[in-house]
Amino acid sequence: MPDVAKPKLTLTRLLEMKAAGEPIVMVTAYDFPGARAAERAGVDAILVGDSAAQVVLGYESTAQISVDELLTLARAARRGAPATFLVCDLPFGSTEVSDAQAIETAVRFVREAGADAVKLEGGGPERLERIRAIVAAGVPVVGHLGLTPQTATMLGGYRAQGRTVESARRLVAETMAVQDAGVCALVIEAVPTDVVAKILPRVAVPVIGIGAGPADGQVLVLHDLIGITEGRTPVFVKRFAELGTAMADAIADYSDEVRGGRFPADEHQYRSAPEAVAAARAAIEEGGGVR
Ligand SMILES: Nc1nc(=O)c2c([nH]1)NC[C@@H]1CN(c3ccc(C(=O)N[C@@H](CCC(=O)O)C(=O)O)cc3)CN21
Ligand SMILES: CC(C)C(=O)C(=O)O
Ligand SMILES: [Mg+2]
Repeated sequence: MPDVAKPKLTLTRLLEMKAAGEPIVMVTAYDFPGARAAERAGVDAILVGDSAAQVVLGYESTAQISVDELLTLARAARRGAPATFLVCDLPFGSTEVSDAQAIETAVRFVREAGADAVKLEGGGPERLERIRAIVAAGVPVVGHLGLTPQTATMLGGYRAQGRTVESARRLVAETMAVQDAGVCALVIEAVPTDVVAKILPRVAVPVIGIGAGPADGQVLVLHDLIGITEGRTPVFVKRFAELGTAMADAIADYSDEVRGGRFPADEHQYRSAPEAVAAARAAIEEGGGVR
């Protein structure tokens, strides 16, 4: 398993990987151990996604997480993965008001969490203005099209996109538009593979897919791939482990051992010098333990 010694991804390298057909591996992480595991596994990039709202904080929607909440998680992820390209989602409401607000938020993720890039959902006219503003301020922006969870209500819920003529046309137009606006990479979420395949050769920047077929790279939510997510997960999720079950089993075993008097065992207990034990007994006999 690779550990350190892997050079951090650069924007130039990102383009080279696309040109060479080398798949870009991205995974989400939201804390120190998760990011450390991702860095040790040698992923190309980590995304501190606002999916943390649901998989870490238990909110109903990704739109509910605040900048301060995501920043705390991003800082922990950065401490766990100091040498990996780190992308942070810009939470809903933290870029909508003005270009100035969007720049301030993006700069906070860079300065306070050490983000290498930020990710912004959508490709409408106002989104393009924000992308240009943030890039002009010197912060690389990753675009995000297709299913954009922050505004999923407008899309009719968490549903795949690009499945109708109108939706496929819009996706192509928005892809070209965010590229023109200056994104360094693009996440496309929940779009039929054949529609994405038509777009791939037309974009210069790497397309990182999630539920979008074999694109220039893939991103997956960590909790989904390690099998911690409860209930139904999207069709594009593959569970590479069942850590949710492993976690529940471990806690159940611990409970059983406490209740059965098997934990703590000898090796989990401190032993003191015999003189200290004798001194404690003497002190108690002298009434030292009673006040
Ligand atoms: N744990 C987790 N993993 C994710 O990948 C993820 C989240 N949460 N939360 C935010 C979004 C929502 N995601 C989703 C959710 C469902 C579909 C999906 O395939 N929906 C069905 C329709 C379901 C319905 O109509 O209720 C579809 O066929 O489009 C896609 C992406 C992806 N994102
Ligand atoms: C699923 C990815 C693309 C994301 O935006 C997130 O995890 O928040
Ligand atoms: Mg997100």
